[in-house]
Amino acid sequence: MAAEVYYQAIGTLQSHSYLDNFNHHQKHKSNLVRLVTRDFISGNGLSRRSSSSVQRNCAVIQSLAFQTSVVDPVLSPSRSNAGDNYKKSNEAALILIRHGESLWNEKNLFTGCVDVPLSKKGIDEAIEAGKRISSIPVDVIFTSALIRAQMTAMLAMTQHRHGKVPIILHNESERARSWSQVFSEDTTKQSIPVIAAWQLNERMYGELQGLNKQETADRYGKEQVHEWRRSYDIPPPNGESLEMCAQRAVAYFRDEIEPQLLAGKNVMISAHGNSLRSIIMYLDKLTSQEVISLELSTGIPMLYIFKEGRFIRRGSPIGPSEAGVYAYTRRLALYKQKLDDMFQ
Ligand SMILES: O=C(O)[C@H](O)COP(=O)(O)O
Repeated sequence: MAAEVYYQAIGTLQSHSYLDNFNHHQKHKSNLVRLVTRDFISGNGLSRRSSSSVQRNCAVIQSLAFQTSVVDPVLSPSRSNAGDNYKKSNEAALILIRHGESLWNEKNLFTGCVDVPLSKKGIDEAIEAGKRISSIPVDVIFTSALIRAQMTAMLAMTQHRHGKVPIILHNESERARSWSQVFSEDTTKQSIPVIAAWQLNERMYGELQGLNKQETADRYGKEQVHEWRRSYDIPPPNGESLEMCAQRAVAYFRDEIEPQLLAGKNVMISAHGNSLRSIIMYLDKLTSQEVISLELSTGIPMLYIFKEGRFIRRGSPIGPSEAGVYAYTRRLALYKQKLDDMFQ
């Protein structure tokens, strides 16, 4: 299947994303996205089954779109002119950010899945990170289910120049979904959906959670603790190895995040040292040996460009106006220019 046909099919499916809040439609749509993606990857062209399925389902989605007067915040990407031009290229920005320092990072404790907030320094780091990415487009945000990643995403977004409001989607029950709906299309356009997923959580650190890292090294030996912390397939006692963490985090990335990028949406992921290490391992095709030395600092955003099915590592935007970051693609430069013009 030609890339163009693929992008068109995915784009059509994704453009009705406000129906995602209705469980059955979302499931339907995810299945279609998977079907079309499989055809694309196999290189055999859009199969008859996918093609008629896409057409039939687009018609159904279209008619539902007209029937409903309710506007949901999981919306199609921002509809500003700058955003529209940017997205037509089928190029998308992917920002990865490890949360700012937490109160347990400050105390040097193993944290894992314990839900601990940011420290004062972590709050400053998140705000600083937001300044660094304030001119890079963001249409949808994924965070883990843990407060330190959510605080980081929210604080970073307070600095974004587009001035949109990040809104956490509540899909935990039908009532939560229905009670958190937004009924104004204009307001919705001014918001960014934030999707929280447990699959992006920090690795479960097992019996090390709550222990001091230095004291643990003194007790079990530096090498043993380094193996627990950095090896690919050796889990800490009763916890997850990086490999186990990758099984859920990378699967989520492929199933839920990649389709958004393929549809041209710019994505930010706010997550954790190890869930992000596993995703970077996938993006950069690192071996299990290479990933051992991959260290992520708290609160430093990393930028990738997704183009024609490839992830191109752009590095980390160093300052709020670092020229090199925007020079990398014409589209990013264009987006920044539009913001500059708007806020002159
Ligand atoms: O969970 C933790 O303790 C940290 O967030 C990550 O810890 P690590 O650097 O030991 O993997």
